[in-house]
Amino acid sequence: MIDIILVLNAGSSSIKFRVFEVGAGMKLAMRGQVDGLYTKASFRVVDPQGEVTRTELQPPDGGELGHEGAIAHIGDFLRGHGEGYSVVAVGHRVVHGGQHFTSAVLATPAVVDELDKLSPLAPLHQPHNLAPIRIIHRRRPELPQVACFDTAFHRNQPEVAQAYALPASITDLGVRRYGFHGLSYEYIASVLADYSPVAAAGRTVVAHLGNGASMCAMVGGRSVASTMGFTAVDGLPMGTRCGNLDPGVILYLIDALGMDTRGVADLIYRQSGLLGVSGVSSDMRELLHSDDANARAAVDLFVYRIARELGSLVAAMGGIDALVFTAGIGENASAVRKRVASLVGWCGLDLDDVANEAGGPCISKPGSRVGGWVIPTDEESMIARQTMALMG
Ligand SMILES: Nc1ncnc2c1ncn2[C@@H]1O[C@H](COP(=O)(O)OP(=O)(O)O)[C@@H](O)[C@H]1O
Ligand SMILES: CC(=O)OP(=O)(O)O
Ligand SMILES: [Mg+2]
Repeated sequence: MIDIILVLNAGSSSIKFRVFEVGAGMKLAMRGQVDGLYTKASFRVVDPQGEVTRTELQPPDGGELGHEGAIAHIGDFLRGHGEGYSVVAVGHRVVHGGQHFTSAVLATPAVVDELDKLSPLAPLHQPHNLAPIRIIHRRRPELPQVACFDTAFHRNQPEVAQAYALPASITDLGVRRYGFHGLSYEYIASVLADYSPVAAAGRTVVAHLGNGASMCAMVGGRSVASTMGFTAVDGLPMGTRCGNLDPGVILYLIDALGMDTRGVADLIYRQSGLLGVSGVSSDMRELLHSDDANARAAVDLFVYRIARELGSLVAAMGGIDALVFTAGIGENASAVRKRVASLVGWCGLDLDDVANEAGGPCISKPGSRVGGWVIPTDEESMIARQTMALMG
């Protein structure tokens, strides 16, 4: 039997998994993902022979597969392909660690109950991060499971970067900016020097543009500011999330339109962002291929807001040496990168169009004052590393 660590990463539109062989180093044995959970679901797996299998997973009723359907599919797949493997630990991405979880922890049932209290702060993620932990607890109570947090990387930001201008009595309850996508940012920080020693040592903005999207300002590889706040609905517009919103809008929705909290939550988490503005799709691929005017407006707003937030993060760092694009959109959508670069040229980024079309990794011209990069993120490797470190 080969000892393996299983890694699960439930995002808002995808669930990714990896199987790592433990032993001399961490050998990747298998990886796969279900994506398009709420659009067009498909399963993709790369097996030990390096073969790629792709299956459409649309339910027969034409509805959405959702997280539960995806987890069931991955569970069935792993049971069917796991002979010869002995799972020794499972590492999970858990989006919200709140005030008290500042690094990876053993996810005991008591810890999971504690983390579940944060579910209202990350409704698109936390319940789906915790459900598989509980299922595995029931089946294999002795199996160590590790929770790795999206918030942990940001917890050492300067106090001013974490604070809201609220009374101390509220701040003390933990109402502060947490920032998310920390596993992605920590991974990028860990490989940045391989691409650019200047970016690794200097002032770098990393734009994690996926179905969830945020940006992080890093100085010397440490997070100093991020666009997401108390929850992952803040900052940039996303697939279905609105991003920054005047809190007065929420009061208006409740007082003038008579919406309740459930309706408001549904609006800001599930009906807004690219989907809400376009009325077409939450999926950037579809929007880029559409000639619908509203689809164009959604992409325009996405790009504009990235540029605005970049200005804010550059101010937080007092300058910028490099801009890194990552995640589904950041890694794949050269058109989005080009449009962002054209809006932020003022900061000294001179885009190399040919390199950008080719996907990088370096996408800035040789003489550019600010380096431009495309670096594939790898949250699952980060989860595996943190799980191994905790397991000793
Ligand atoms: N080739 C591509 N061109 C444009 N957008 C892409 C491409 N591939 C993936 N995307 C977009 O990436 C997003 C999903 O990003 P991903 O990081 O996988 O999501 P999640 O946040 O669920 O982890 C979707 O909006 C998808 O349309
Ligand atoms: C925190 C977050 O938004 O994650 P994802 O991009 O995976 O939805
Ligand atoms: Mg993601």
